Amino acid sequence: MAVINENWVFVETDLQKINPVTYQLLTKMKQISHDPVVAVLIEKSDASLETELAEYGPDKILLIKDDELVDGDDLELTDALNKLIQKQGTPNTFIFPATVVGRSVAPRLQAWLRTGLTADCLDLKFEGDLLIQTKPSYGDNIMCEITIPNNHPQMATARPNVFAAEKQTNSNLKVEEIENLDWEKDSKLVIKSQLLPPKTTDDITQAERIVALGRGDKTDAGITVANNLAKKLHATVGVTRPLTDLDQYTVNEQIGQSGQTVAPDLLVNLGVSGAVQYTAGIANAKVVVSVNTDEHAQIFKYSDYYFVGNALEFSRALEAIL
Ligand SMILES: Cc1cc2nc3c(=O)[nH]c(=O)nc-3n(C[C@H](O)[C@H](O)[C@H](O)COP(=O)(O)OP(=O)(O)OC[C@H]3O[C@@H](n4cnc5c(N)ncnc54)[C@H](O)[C@@H]3O)c2cc1C
Repeated sequence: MAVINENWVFVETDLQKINPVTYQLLTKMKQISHDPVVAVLIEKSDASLETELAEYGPDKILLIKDDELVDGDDLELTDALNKLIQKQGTPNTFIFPATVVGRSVAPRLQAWLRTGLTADCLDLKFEGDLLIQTKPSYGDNIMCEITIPNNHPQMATARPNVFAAEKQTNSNLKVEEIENLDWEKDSKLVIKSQLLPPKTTDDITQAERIVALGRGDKTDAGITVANNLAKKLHATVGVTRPLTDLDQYTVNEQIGQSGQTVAPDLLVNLGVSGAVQYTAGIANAKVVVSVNTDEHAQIFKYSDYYFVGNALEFSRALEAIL
């Protein structure tokens, strides 16, 4: 099938709200793409999410208004996207968020289309029409550039918060409504209702301020004082992987390659060494303050301000003056 000079972004919606990661992917694709960036939006017939989407500057929105597909399962979504490509042509690239939905739909579609997919990219750029997809490899110790030179679409997933979203206007935006996709129903699975998961913790991916605890602050006193400091700073507590051994922390609070990618205005690192698997998750933090007893700690290279010394003493002193 002929390749069309378009770069597509899948719009993830959760209970009829656009997931912010979509805006991040659109912004990135607009920054790097010389061809039109196309958002693929599935919504209810009475919705108008395209108005919000337009604020992030796509060149085109492929709009599928379908009351059933909007609640479709992963197989149904995959089939519908496959049919969409059969109808419209094969885009040069097709980018998905590395979310639960994106991680399920993108590889299924990739298999149908017999193309390539790079999961969990940390960066994307073009060389001509070739998408250069950067992701950590070999135990996350090196960054690899992966390309899919002979197949289309070139597919990739990228994690939330790896790219920053920026609003932009595009007076040339076209909205094209797609009708009669004729996607196949999945008779094996019936979704009866959908609910957002109850929030058991502050969502660290959306936090504006984070106090992050590393192994250097992993004592009862260190954790208590860090939590008090976080309260005073109106911050969410995050951790490095060693802290997830403790009952109170899970992958939801873990920052880094196998945890969450964060983008706070302020990040305070307490006793964090700055391993590449951790720093992969903090690239978009705006102001980074780090405390470590080792004056050569890697984390200082990623920090705007640093203090060589004891994290517990630093936290106590800072908490006292706030
Ligand atoms: C495939 C893979 C995926 C991974 N994913 C992640 C991930 O998502 N997130 C993650 O965090 N890790 C991840 N890791 C683990 C990662 O490699 C590091 O082991 C981890 O980040 C180290 O955590 P840390 O900085 O808390 O501990 P350490 O590396 O042990 O560092 C502790 C630091 O505290 C300092 N220190 C000691 N005492 C004090 C004190 N009293 N006051 C101040 N400073 C002190 C030390 O100088 C040291 O720099 C992953 C590893 C692999 C192989």
